[in-house]
Amino acid sequence: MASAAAPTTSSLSLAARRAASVAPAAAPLRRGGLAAGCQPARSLAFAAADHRLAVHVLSRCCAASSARGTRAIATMAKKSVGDLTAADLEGKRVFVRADLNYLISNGAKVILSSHLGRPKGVTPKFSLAPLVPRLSELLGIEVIKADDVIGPEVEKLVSTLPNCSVLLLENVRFYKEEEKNDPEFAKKLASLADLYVNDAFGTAHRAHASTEGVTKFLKPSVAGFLLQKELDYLVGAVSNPDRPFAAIVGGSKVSSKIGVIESLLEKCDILLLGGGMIFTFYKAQGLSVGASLVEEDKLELATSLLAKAKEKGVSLLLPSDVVIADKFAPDANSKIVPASEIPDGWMGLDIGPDSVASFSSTLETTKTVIWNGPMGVFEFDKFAIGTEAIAKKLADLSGKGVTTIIGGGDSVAAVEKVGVADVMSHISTGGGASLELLEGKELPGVVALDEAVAVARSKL
Ligand SMILES: Nc1ncnc2c1ncn2[C@@H]1O[C@H](COP(=O)(O)OP(=O)(O)OP(=O)(O)O)[C@@H](O)[C@H]1O
Ligand SMILES: O=C(O)[C@H](O)COP(=O)(O)O
Repeated sequence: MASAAAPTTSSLSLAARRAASVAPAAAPLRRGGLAAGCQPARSLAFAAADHRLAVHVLSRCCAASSARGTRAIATMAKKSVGDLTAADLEGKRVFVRADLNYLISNGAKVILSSHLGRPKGVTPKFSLAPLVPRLSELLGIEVIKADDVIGPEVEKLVSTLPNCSVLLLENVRFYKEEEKNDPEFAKKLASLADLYVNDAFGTAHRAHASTEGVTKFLKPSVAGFLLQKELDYLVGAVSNPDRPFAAIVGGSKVSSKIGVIESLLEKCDILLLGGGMIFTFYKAQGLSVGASLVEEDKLELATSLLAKAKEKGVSLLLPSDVVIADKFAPDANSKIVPASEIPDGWMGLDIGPDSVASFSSTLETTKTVIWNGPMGVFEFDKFAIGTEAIAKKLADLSGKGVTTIIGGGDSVAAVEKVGVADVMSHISTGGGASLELLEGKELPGVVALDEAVAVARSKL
């Protein structure tokens, strides 16, 4: 075993200062660059000397940590839109909250209210107006568009709506009161309708006026079909899986996945780790990791997670080989080395072929698999091979009856890139929301909905 090399330490704040001049060239990524409003206040130490790698990870870190909270275990049995009969619905004004961020790129379903982006006030480029033609085409009816979210004009449009019609409100985040969950604003939104359907899973981790506030004023408040499916898989199938149950966790940093790993260690039989976080585990085991991403302050945590896996009888596999690069760039020179032989100055950006083979044969033994986080820097083709191979393996297993769940964000992007999204059992439409569910947290947009048990009782 190679001895641990002293890391070349650079701080995130230094990296961020340097990023100002290199960010565009350094980040040809799906959501690259620093997220607006993300201040490089933390100074976690990296082994990575390459500032482009540091910028890349900082941008991921800001995105991942924006929605963290300390909430308890999710509850599941929510009254569903399917519990509502024609008698409940005919002629009723139904306030539907959807998440168009996902729908926009994947072809929309019916929506009355949604947000798009993170506008500060009325911002024309975030208007929902461009959705109307496509939405009308998909629904086979002419969708009516309101230029506002609340107010007399909207009320007038609502009052003249015939049965079986759709009115699309303007971007609900044009009002700052939305994200503040302002009760007066929620009341005004609710006054437009008779009942509420929440189908915005991607926003269910936000306690906003249109996701949580309105439920105080609208009865019933129920889960849409998409939201229900997300809960069925990300909570139901994960809590009560067909075994063996494997979890694959990747992504950039162990710190952003601690909750997910700890929660999954309670439930799974096999845990496969990939992505940038593996180097913190290697280093914790005394291996040299060169210029790879390492969270120095998480070495003890990595050791304790390994111990916890052992204690729980979970078979935890780290990649045996890695693809290393001489810089964080799509055209970097690369080579495949055993995990224990990463030279100084080189950084691991993907799992290697031996790891793909051993992960694949392990996955062959499973009946349920959940995947969260890519195996490497899949945004660069050269380092996407491990991620794509795992995506293909899961597609193959889906065909053999294994339940395959893809937990949102970049893993979904990777599966879509490979073109196998359709064959997976479940592809989550939420990044932050799916992560929080997998961490075992309650989502405020879900908690606020009526309990299914009340329906069952009322039907007796
Ligand atoms: N070896 C590595 N070094 C540095 N970054 C890596 C490495 N492997 C993967 N990444 C990066 O990790 C990022 C994804 O991590 P993240 O934890 O955000 O995944 P996710 O949970 O699927 O996505 P999201 O946060 O959007 O839900 C990708 O941008 C990828 O480039
Ligand atoms: O894109 C998403 O993850 C959802 O639409 C939630 O968006 P938000 O992070 O801006 O609340």
